[in-house]
Amino acid sequence: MGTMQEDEGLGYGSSLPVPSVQEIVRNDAQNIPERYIKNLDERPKASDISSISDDIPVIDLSLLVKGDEDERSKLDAACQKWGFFQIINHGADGVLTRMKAAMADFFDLPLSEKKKYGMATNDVQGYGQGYVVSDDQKLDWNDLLFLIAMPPESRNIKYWPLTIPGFKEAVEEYATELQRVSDEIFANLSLLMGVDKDFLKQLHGDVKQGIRMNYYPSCARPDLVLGVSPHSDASSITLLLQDDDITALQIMHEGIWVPVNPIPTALVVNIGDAMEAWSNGKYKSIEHRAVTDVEKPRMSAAAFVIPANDVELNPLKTMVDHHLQPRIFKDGVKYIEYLRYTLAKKMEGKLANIEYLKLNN
Ligand SMILES: O=C(O)CCC(=O)C(=O)O
Ligand SMILES: [Fe+2]
Repeated sequence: MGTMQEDEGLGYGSSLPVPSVQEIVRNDAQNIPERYIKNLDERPKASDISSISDDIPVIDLSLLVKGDEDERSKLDAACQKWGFFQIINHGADGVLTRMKAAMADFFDLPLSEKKKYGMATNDVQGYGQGYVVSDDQKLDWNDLLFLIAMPPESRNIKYWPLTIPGFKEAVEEYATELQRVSDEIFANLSLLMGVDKDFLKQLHGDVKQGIRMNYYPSCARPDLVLGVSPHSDASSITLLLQDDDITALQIMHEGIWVPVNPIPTALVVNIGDAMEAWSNGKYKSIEHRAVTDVEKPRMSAAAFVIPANDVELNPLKTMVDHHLQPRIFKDGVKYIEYLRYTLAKKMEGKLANIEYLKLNN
């Protein structure tokens, strides 16, 4: 997109303004407004939830850095079978703590302060809610602050709460560390896809990192609402920092929702739609959602690794083989075209989006 003009937005799309859920709960914690009550078939049900959380793969980044081939094979299996894994020994523990504190400081601000960073009508950056495209759409039980954090020249500083001491430094440091972690993952995935170590990193072009900071207030009726509706991420990969004491993220695995139990200091990583297309469907971008807790609010920060606008989502040549891996994804769709397509719709699960990238569509 070239250099960003102030106030011009990102050109990704926009979302309609909605009330702050945190404020709704502060005023009346017992009553759930109609707009947040999901239709019966979308509500989280205990019977849809699996108990195999401990099977979600855990990858040791320090082993990947050393070139450990067993760990690389584990990563390969994780991306194929789960599309989700947790990363430990990433060397960024202190940074994660500071990032959590910065987020907490932001959501603790009075509403009138937070509104100063409100999403403009032509943008997805800022304080508000994402994917709101119509006035009668059901809403998710969260508030968010979305910032483009990398590269530094893409930041739109009007959305950054610079009055909070240390906020900018914490987000900067966090984004820098996450770039190091994601580069290591890309290097390993490149080798697994049969291309040079640097291939995937370079394929992104001028890569961006967008951080979505989520605040999920406690909810008197977690059975009626969702913190985030089922969706897949349009990123290449996403790295998620979540609170340690509540299990709320759930991933769709073999037809059932599997909760992702937090491992203190771990990052949750998932394959996004762009990587699924580049890998010709070998690595899976998995549908996920977040539920709410009756007592505790929860925070998370999802860092989306975003390819440059003009990058095409063609499957890598090494991932297409007439006999063994017939082509599933088409050539020629630019990333920005796909991103605009996904952001213009309400979240309605993964299939609706990624079908756009497949052959015969
Ligand atoms: O908060 C979570 O656990 C999930 C957030 C998420 O999926 C997202 O922001 O894309
Ligand atoms: Fe997500």
